[in-house]
Amino acid sequence: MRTCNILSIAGSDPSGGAGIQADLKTFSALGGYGMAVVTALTAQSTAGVAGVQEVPAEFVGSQLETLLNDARVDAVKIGMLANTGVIRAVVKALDAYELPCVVLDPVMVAKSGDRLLSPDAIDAVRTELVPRADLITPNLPEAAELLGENERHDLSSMREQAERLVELGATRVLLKGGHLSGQSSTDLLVTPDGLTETFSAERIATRNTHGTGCTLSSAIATLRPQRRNFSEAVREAKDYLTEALRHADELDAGRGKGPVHHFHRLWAAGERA
Ligand SMILES: Nc1ncnc2c1ncn2[C@@H]1O[C@H](COP(=O)(O)OP(=O)(O)OP(=O)(O)O)[C@@H](O)[C@H]1O
Ligand SMILES: Cc1ncc(COP(=O)(O)O)c(N)n1
Repeated sequence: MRTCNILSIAGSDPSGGAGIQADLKTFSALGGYGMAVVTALTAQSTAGVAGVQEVPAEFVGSQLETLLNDARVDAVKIGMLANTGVIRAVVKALDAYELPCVVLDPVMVAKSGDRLLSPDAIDAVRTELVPRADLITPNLPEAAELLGENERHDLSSMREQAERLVELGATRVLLKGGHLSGQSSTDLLVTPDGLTETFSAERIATRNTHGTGCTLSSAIATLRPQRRNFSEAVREAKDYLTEALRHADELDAGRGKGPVHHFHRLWAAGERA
């Protein structure tokens, strides 16, 4: 099978834990060829975000146009978009190039609490991006924000919120339960035909969870073209992420919430610990 080209449209995280750096590591680890269009530079470490320099929307558009006039893309992962102008540039490219397999991680706030999306851009995410994605992967606060509702922390309310996100126009929703408590970390996949699938994994006891959402959405984007359906891709992506979390404490990338470990040499060799 030919290697799939996976495009990340996201912000840069110099600490390597989240954003395009995490996305590119994930693409490679899972057998994809990674490409990246940068939407924003962050000054960031495991301790948090010290500053954000947004890339002008026209230049995001220019990066996309230059790349997409040349390269075939098999799947797209969208992460930090910063503002409405950048969202519109991305929407224009999604439509013009009819990009396949769009996985949208609607990044709003970093684990450190710093904002990565301007509050006035949430409406554009909801109305312009969500309906264009094949899968959206909100965490609990992002789902609540998109719906204009309170955050819910139990599985049955999560299911209801995921269903309302489908009513909002999302083709599929993977509502992530990383912010729940308990022994397992459970995500729900809801599709337009009303089917709900539960993906549960052991909750790893670590403070090093920086970039879990970026890693999961990138793994799904990489695996979907290589698998029969989203369900298979999500299952394997979650396994990959759980292994990356299991090995996170082996890294020494800073003193705050550290990154997950893209353990790709062993993973690629099929030698999971
Ligand atoms: N401690 C943990 N152990 C196992 N899985 C976890 C843990 N924390 C999060 N996850 C899983 O990581 C994925 C991302 O979930 P989470 O809800 O943390 O997303 P997120 O908040 O968007 O992540 P990010 O902070 O990177 O944006 C989900 O599959 C979730 O179940
Ligand atoms: C550039 C960029 N994109 C996404 C995240 C979210 O990741 P996290 O919530 O783990 O901080 C981040 N911190 N930085």
